[in-house]
Amino acid sequence: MARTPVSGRAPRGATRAAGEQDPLLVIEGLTVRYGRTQPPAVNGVSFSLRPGDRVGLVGESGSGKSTLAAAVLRLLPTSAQVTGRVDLDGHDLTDLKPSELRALRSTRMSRVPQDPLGNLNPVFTIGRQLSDVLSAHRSLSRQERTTIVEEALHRVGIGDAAVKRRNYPHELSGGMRQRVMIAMALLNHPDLLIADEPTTALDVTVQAQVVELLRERVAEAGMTLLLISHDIGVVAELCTTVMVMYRGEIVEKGTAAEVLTRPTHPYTRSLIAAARGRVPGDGDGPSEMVT
Ligand SMILES: Nc1ncnc2c1ncn2[C@@H]1O[C@H](COP(=O)(O)OP(=O)(O)OP(=O)(O)O)[C@@H](O)[C@H]1O
Repeated sequence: MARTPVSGRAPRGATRAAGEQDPLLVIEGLTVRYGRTQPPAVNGVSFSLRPGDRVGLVGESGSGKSTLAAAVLRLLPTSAQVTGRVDLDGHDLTDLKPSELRALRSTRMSRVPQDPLGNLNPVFTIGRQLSDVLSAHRSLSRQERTTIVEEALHRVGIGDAAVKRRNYPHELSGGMRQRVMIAMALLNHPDLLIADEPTTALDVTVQAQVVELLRERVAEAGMTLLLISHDIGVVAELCTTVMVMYRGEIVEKGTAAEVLTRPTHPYTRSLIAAARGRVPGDGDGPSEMVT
């Protein structure tokens, strides 16, 4: 894939190559501000994802990755000021009513959060919570829901699902809880999965298992993946395309192989050097960044 210009809007009316699919997600000129006096957390970002794309969004802490994800999912605090467009399959998400948005969540787009414990309800069993996600979108009998929940747990590597579904979140390990979140995110077969630092809170040994699970499930379902991570290794495992975010802007985009082996932006070079555990050399450092 040719390197894409990273700031500004995608060219309109660009000729589409034969057989190329319509984009699933189109983001145009997205800007998010948390306060009038602060610089925008996301600043005029434009990109699109086609069905089946697996894109990793990397960047240092505070670069705006989670804000971008929350803007797509419409999970920003009401105080955030949002301009620009976020279209999912032709629906402008910034314009939807809460009921329309609820209908899209889980069935069209879904998320795997960083912190499963904070996203599960401590007073309900995991089976009940998975079942509730099903019944919010589909009319199923209790038995049908139980069967689907047990299959979903089984598919994310939770054995003995008939017993485990009766567990409360605190009775599971961190890795198990993240498996439950993945099962929940995939339950209604969304087209777009947004995973925001899905392995950051896990032990290193468990991280590899969860990355492998995500890789398998995303490939099996042919889903579009937007993976947010500060971990370039995780992105390289799961994604074909990498976008690099710096101070609210996408400063570099290309295939994972290109960006990781021949980064062009000084910030990307320093990010890769940091991931390799060395101090960036001359020409890599933030002091030379062009923003
Ligand atoms: N709810 C909020 N209210 C005010 N400012 C916020 C809020 N959430 C994020 N910010 C600010 O927006 C900027 C971008 O934050 P964001 O969390 O999107 O970055 P990030 O790249 O995801 O960082 P991290 O990897 O640490 O999660 C930061 O300056 C942050 O302080």
